[in-house]
Amino acid sequence: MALKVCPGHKMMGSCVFGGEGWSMKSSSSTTQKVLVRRSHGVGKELCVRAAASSSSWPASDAFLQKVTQNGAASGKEDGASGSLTRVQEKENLAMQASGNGTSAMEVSTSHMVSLHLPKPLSITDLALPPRETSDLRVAYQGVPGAYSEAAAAKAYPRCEAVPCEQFEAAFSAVELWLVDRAVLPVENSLGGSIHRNYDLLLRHRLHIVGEVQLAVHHCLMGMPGVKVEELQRVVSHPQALAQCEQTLTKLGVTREAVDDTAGAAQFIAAHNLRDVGAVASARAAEIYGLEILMDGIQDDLDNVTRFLMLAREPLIPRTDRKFKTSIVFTLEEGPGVLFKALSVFALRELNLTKIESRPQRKRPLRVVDDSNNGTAKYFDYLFYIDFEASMADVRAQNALGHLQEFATFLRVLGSYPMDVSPMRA
Ligand SMILES: O=C(O)C(=O)C[C@]1(C(=O)O)C=C[C@@H](O)C=C1
Repeated sequence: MALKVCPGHKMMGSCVFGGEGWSMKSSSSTTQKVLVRRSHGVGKELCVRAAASSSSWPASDAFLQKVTQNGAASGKEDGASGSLTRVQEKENLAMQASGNGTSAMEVSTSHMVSLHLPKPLSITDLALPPRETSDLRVAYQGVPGAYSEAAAAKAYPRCEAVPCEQFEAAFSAVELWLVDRAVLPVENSLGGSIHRNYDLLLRHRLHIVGEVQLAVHHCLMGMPGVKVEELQRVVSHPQALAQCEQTLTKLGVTREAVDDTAGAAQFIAAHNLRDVGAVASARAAEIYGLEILMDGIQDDLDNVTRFLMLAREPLIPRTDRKFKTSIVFTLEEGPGVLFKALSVFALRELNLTKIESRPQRKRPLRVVDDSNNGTAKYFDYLFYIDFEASMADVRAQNALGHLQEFATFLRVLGSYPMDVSPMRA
């Protein structure tokens, strides 16, 4: 199962891990709910609340405490379990400070205090080598076999890829320290931009720390022994369906959108659906035991999806390799304002690699009163721009300084190395 965001709780993640995990239990004698650690087996549940929202939790949720432990005893400092300990330390302090901690006292405060206080750093901790990418936990949307999983492996070859049900869950998993990075698709050469992720980039406070481009090679697959002519329906991610528009139209099948390509393959296999096909990767066919009926069915052989890597901290920008910088800004209404905004890059010979505009969801319309011509209502936009330079480059700094003179809002989403590796699936 994948990470998912629990409805109704801001900044809350509930997830199930394949490895070690936590599960929630209710004590029969009291109303206490506790998180208990389980070390092996399937279906381990983990509920985490961010310290920021602890004061507004429902009373029963305030009982949530981790009482078995301690975190160090599990031997795992990094990754989900170590991070959980940190989140809950904050949580405990916040609860005690806000007076919500009364119920937590029922879970033996003295025991908790000794277990939740951070361990002071020693000289040996400081001598530890820097973390290797093999330690990294990387969230992606979908299930194993999804293209996003392949993008995570391309970005961080020895990482542990963590499946998430929604994009939102991948963002939250990084924010809550359950994982170290998220990898998200932002645009495809056939289907265009994945708007949802542009909106989420703005809503969350994560930083873009890298990009990868992945050649996306789609297969049509079905249950073993099924023939293409027997398919009535084809299910897949909407982007994948759009990328195979021509083939699917020729087949004359009904299309149905699901959350991810590999999830479509998994669904067919789980329900033994013999009249349904999936558009997904060859790896998904292998994982879920489906047969490839058609190979390379995307409309264009050079079908490429660009993914971004997100982290809690920004990268320190450098100038010794090719960098890109992504920004988002808003402008006043008026003739030529976008032209003026773009000129700050042109004047400094900065190459733009992407421009995207998105409506401002919170304030979609701008009302302009002109006494001569009446009242006009304009759509208000956010502009997302990528340009080829590092924020360590003085031209980039000057361009953004210049843009800031007339932009009504400006945020740097990240300055990161460009993907210059050869394309591979
Ligand atoms: O469904 C998947 O396998 C994904 O990784 C998502 C996704 C997307 O959102 O664009 C990624 C790459 C392909 O373009 C098709 C689908």
